[in-house]
Amino acid sequence: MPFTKLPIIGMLHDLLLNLSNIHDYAILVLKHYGGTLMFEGPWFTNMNFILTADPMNVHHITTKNFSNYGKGSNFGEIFEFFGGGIINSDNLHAWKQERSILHSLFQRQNLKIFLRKTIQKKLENDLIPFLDHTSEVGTEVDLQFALRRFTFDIACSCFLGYDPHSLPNKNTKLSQPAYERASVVIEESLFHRHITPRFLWKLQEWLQIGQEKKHTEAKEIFDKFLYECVAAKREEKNRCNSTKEVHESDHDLLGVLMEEGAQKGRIMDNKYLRDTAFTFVSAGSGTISASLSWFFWLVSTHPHVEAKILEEIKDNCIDQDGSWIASGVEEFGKLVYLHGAICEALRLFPTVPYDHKCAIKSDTLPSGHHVSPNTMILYSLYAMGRMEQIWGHDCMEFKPERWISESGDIIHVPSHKFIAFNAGPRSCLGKDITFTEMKMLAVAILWRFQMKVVDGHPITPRVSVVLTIEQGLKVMVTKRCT
Ligand code: HEM
Repeated sequence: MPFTKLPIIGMLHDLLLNLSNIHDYAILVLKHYGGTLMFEGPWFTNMNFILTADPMNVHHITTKNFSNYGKGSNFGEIFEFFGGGIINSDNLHAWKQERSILHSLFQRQNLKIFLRKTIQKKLENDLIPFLDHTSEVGTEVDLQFALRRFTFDIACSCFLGYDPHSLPNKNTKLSQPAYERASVVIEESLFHRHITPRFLWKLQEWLQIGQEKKHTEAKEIFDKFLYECVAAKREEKNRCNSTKEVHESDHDLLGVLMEEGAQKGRIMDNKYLRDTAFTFVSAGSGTISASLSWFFWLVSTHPHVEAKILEEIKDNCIDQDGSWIASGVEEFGKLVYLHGAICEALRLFPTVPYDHKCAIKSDTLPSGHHVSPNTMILYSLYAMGRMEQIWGHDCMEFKPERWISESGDIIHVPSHKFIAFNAGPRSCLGKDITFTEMKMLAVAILWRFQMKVVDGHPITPRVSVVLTIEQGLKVMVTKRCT
């Protein structure tokens, strides 16, 4: 399907006409142009970019010629709420330093143990009782909404050291705190800024109207929440230091960063702590809940996959007398089929559906396309997960088996092909955490409950920076007889 190019407005017309279905439309367009094309926006907007789903191009810009591709000046403006957080960092030297600090923190055993304990506790105290209650009252529930609350609570507990308890243990008490709602508005604004010419959203920002007005209000609410968390953590740290008390919450990200700063004589000011904490809460909550929602939808609509996952849980996590073997890293390592099913969900529904890079010097892509300095290259992670050239003729099918070798091990697919977590030096820092959290939830929920999507409930991807299910995941929950 070719783009029509009109005078003055360029190809924007087609893009806007297909906005509601943009991800699948991009697949058709990319197929037509052999995987890569030059998009030309209106002449007055500087909206020209290269769109690609060619894995060799993606390998080139994310890895082989990494130093030539930054975030570009637009990125920092659009994502200004991330402040100096790593996602916004566009100075190679500063980014490398920050990445190495954060990477080493995430490798620490005590942070990993703290994360697993926090998830386990919240599962036992909130999510399982919540689903129990839902099944007892027999009402439908939006599982995506509940999972978003759950992952938000986990992210705040692990990164801010504060549990907002936005997921209650009874679904009749389900509410949405103001700062959680604010985080959704911020996500919407990020998308709005991507598809609106810069001068227009800047004007809206200046006049404080439309989405930009909502954005400013949401920013104030969320900032207040973040700075309160930072202040509370400082107070707690000072109290513990003076009494020499060791607190379990010392293992949350804010606590660890403050400790690290104190040991290395590095100043961790409130702004740095706020920016880093926000980056992790934002990168590590909505993404996981969206992935889990797609995963549960796919599993509930593929009963043979569900049966195999249950069989695997029974063989590896349940004792002969029917009680749980403590499900730790070792048991999870054996859940190969579940791992394949999670990879499949992330392949078909990568929760960050697009990514982009901006060229510093001129270059030529492996596809032969010329890149001038400052050219934006947009790659569709969504289209890459559905390409026959990478995944074969059955690329549209949900088949966990494709991830398992004949000897029963996980097949490694290079990250420029399985792109959900991005590729190269700037790939996602939270990939391991994501798999841990998704596996813990999948095992705990699938073993105890059966989900049935409410008849006629539409399942379509939302057009946003995070690929959620447009109208949520409405399900009926029943307890399994295990
Ligand atoms: C399903 C879950 C997730 C997906 C699909 C995902 C995907 C991604 C992608 C595509 C990027 C590259 C973004 C860019 O180029 O700007 C990224 C970066 C990043 N992710 Fe994730 N992510 C997930 C979960 C997490 C979690 C749980 C955390 C935190 C614990 C996290 C932390 C980060 C950070 C800090 C970066 C920036 C890395 C850098 O710039 O060096 N992500 N993620």
